[in-house]
Amino acid sequence: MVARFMPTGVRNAVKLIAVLREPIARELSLFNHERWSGFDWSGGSSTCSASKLPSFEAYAGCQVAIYGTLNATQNDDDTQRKIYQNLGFGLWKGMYIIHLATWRRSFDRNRVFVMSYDNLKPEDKMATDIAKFLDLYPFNRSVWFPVRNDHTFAAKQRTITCAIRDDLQAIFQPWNDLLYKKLQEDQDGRTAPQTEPPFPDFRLHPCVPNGSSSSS
Ligand SMILES: Nc1ncnc2c1ncn2[C@@H]1O[C@H](COP(=O)(O)OS(=O)(=O)O)[C@@H](OP(=O)(O)O)[C@H]1O
Repeated sequence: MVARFMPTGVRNAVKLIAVLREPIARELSLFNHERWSGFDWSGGSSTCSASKLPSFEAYAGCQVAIYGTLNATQNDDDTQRKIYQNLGFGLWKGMYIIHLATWRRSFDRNRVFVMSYDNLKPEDKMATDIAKFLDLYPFNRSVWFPVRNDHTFAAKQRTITCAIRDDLQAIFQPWNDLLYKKLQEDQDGRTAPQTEPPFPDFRLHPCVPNGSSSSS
């Protein structure tokens, strides 16, 4: 969609950075943002409402239950449509292999730098790799990636139970595996940007014993 509105010259010159966050952490962040704003802008199933349900466990549990009815065992167009139609941005947004494929249809892979959110820190070597990708090297580390949009508020949920973590992990793992495989193929085939390092596996999202998740 973005690409459609770009003149060809711009589209061929643009450089993009995709920062992929471990999908459960992303889902928790989305949940908190929706609670903070009081608006369920992720769409999809109106029954899984972040602003109305009492906890992340209730919100994500609702999505897990719907996902279980979809028989989403393959990564094909029908499956992707089914997930989006039933869950909106919930869960679906964390299935990064789907979105990467969409971006690839519009942009050369060597113009899309794919990195892990865990490597956002300015002291990380990744910052140098990105600066080189953007032809901005050397750069000033003090202005690199300021924290934005963290919305610290009293009801922000920080921890999740191991039960919901495990349910979500079971859903995301096959999608993560497809992502790792594709990104490795890009490295092997040298289609990724020259300075893009191998993508690390996501760290398993931490959890607390059931019944003890908490807000800040
Ligand atoms: N520089 C930097 N480093 C690490 N983390 C950062 C950084 N900037 C923003 N953040 C965290 O990103 C979350 C907000 O993401 P978005 O800006 O995409 O929010 S939004 O969904 O578009 O509203 C939000 O995460 P949560 O606090 O977990 O919700 C921010 O804290």
